Amino acid sequence: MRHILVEEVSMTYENEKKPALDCINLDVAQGEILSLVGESGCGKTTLLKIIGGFEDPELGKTYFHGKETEAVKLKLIRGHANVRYIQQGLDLKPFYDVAGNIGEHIRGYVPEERAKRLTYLIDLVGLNGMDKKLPRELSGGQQQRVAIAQALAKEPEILLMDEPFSNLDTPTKIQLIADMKVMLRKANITAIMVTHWMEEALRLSDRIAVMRDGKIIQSGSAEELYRQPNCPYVARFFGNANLLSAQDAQKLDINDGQACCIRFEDLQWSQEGIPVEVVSSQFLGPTDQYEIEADGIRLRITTDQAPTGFVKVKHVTEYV
Ligand SMILES: Nc1ncnc2c1ncn2[C@@H]1O[C@H](COP(=O)(O)OP(=O)(O)OP(=O)(O)O)[C@@H](O)[C@H]1O
Repeated sequence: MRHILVEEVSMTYENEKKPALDCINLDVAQGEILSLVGESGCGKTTLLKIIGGFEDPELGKTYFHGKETEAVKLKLIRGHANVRYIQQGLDLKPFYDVAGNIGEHIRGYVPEERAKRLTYLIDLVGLNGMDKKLPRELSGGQQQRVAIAQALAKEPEILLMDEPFSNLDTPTKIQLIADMKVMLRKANITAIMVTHWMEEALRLSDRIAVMRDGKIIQSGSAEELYRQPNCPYVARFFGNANLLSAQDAQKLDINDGQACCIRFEDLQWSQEGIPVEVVSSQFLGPTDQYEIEADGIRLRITTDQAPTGFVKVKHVTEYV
């Protein structure tokens, strides 16, 4: 069932010429986890703020369960009920400890249940033993975990997250994303996350919407976007893309001379094929990554094989 609908939403900030959002259409199903990705300034946060009821669109409407949401300008308090928003920049109370900061968001429980829920949330975000610490005694990543626990404390119907994992080290981030996914599923929470990090989007979300210049230019499952990007901008977001112009493709005799993308793992060392020179190499654990040059064109290849001086293209990703 459709939970959130964004219909033809446009918005230009005061004194700005260019719209921050330009006719956005988006729907998110009940319990779906959607990631918004795109280069800095493309409008991700603005869209999240409009969905969360912190900004009004200039044009267009938003709906929850088919009901139009109330305009921000008509409300005393910004933000829609049942929507929690984890913002960039944290909003922790400096004189409350971790337990206090999280606990004040747990409402509607009898004291015993409340204490249990507090312990559960502290445990969930990996802050055991830190419940008596004040925000200034925590690292940036630990503060971020408090903010996540606060947002989950109220069991929201919709969770909006703006770069929620940005201050965390990779192992903590991966663990928290896995826990978060289980929790969102269990509570059937509909979630939208803004992120710059594609791996975060891949790990957490069911669907990814790619934004550029205030528009959603493609949305789909991670696999759809990976296998069938509609342009180089989308292909590039996964990081491992050799983007070939039509001129490059003609030079290397690839894809009938049409512009395309070749994923790093879709190039293979071979005994014959395109002659290349290795420019540099990096150890990546299970594979190595080589920067190579073929007829003046720089490419990258990730492989566990040793270089041979020639590469073969295993698969070409065409733009749909
Ligand atoms: N309060 C504001 N007043 C004027 N312009 C704004 C304001 N907030 C954002 N903008 C502009 O609107 C556009 C979209 O901004 P937004 O913050 O939504 O982008 P974003 O994709 O979330 O960026 P980032 O990834 O850097 O956080 C940008 O050009 C930005 O400069």
